[in-house]
Amino acid sequence: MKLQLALDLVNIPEAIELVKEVESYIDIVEIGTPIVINEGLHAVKEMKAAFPNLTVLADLKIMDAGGYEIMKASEAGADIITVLGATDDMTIKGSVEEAKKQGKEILVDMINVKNIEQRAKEIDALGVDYICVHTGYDLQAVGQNSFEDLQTIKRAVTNAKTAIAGGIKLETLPEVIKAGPDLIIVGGGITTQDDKKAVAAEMQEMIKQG
Ligand SMILES: O=C(CO)[C@H](O)[C@H](O)COP(=O)(O)O
Repeated sequence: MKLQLALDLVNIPEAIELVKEVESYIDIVEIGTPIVINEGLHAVKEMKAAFPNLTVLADLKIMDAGGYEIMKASEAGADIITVLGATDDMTIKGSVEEAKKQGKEILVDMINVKNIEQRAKEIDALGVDYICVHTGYDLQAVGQNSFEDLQTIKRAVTNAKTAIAGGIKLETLPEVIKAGPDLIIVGGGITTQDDKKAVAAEMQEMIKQG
């Protein structure tokens, strides 16, 4: 089980400062969609330059032109790039093909997919690296989470690694760990805390203990 830190509501210098604090406790750093929208792929490039040994995920949430977008994110230094599960198979196939060519990985974000079980099986057959259940900010705000969906993809997926994102905090981490995803993605659960380092360290320890 790995821990990914999601950075969303910060600019590039703030993102780099934040990672300096928690670098030893995380496996992957995510340049979130809002940062990519605000700053472009340049943010991925700067993060990779600052932390060459850290795996960098670019949360592009690709919906079309998969091959091209994957190529551009790869050029910027991303190791893992996200594609939306709600898109068509052609986009996912194009993304997987380009990622393999570039030696990169694809994480499919299942945000807003209605039939999670069936779509997860279809996507699993396309050779993606991760399938991730995700409750975005707008649905977190009305009390939703993806804990049940995680159980569903754990049953449905046989090839890809599984991941979960969306509002995970120290208090809810034990329930997530119990379900055994390969990757746990935490944003605000770390970034909004006063002592980010202590929280990230505690999360890493809980994950290690399984
Ligand atoms: O992709 C995202 C929003 O679309 C976030 O990066 C993801 O939800 C993790 O952040 P948080 O733990 O704060 O929900």
